[in-house]
Amino acid sequence: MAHHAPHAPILFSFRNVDGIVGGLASFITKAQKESLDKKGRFTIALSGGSLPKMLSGLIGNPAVKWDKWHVYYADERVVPLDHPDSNHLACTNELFSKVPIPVSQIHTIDTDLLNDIEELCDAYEKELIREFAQKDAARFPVFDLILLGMGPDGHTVSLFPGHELLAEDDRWVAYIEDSPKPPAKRITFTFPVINHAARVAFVAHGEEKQDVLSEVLDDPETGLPAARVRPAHPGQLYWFVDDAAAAKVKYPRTPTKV
Ligand SMILES: O=C(O)[C@H](O)[C@@H](O)[C@H](O)[C@H](O)COP(=O)(O)O
Repeated sequence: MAHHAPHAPILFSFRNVDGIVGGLASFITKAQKESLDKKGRFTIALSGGSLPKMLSGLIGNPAVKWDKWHVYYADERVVPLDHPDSNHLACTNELFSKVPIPVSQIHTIDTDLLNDIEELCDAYEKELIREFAQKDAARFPVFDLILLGMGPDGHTVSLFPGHELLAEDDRWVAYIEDSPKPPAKRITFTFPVINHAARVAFVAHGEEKQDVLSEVLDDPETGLPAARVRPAHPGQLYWFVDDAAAAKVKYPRTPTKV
């Protein structure tokens, strides 16, 4: 299926985290504009870790049409929304409390279902089906943008090295009860969802990502979860990293504007 071959990833490396924040803000703004011009809404999926903090360059930016944003979580911990482990809490603290996204357009897990992870996972999948299924008869949803982080072990969302969920090719949202990193219970987008997005952007910084970043970009065939993120044509994968994380990477950088 050569015509479905993914585009090569685009690697942007910035001098420091401020550079990432600025570059990411212009990238997201442009992605949003393209989506709004095409269909009047912008569907974005966020994750946890340090990612929510990296979105600060969007705050107060008049180009961002917050009322057109429809926000989902690429992964979420199965905890109350005000729990310190909640990705929603992190996103609220760093972004949603500072910008006017209508609450009804921020799609959280249903915390009435915290005691039944299977139901909670199904319910979240249904939220995605409501957003996407009627509009295009696509087998998998096409997010305008999915933003991801990567752990030092090469995991992304809650897809961990060697875990059976790496092979999930049917569900849109899956649950995991044995995450090697606490908390153990999470829900996560599956690879088919990630790899059908129009754009996927990883954000990674710091020295502790040097080895894993070079493995993912220079030796993707080792199959780390982050290396399995390869959006199908016409989707495109981007990496926003700092020079510290990229220090061992041989893969070519795309020049960034200064
Ligand atoms: O428990 C987890 O699974 C982590 O929170 C993880 O998802 C995180 O996003 C990455 O480890 C990258 O995190 P940083 O961007 O903060 O390094």
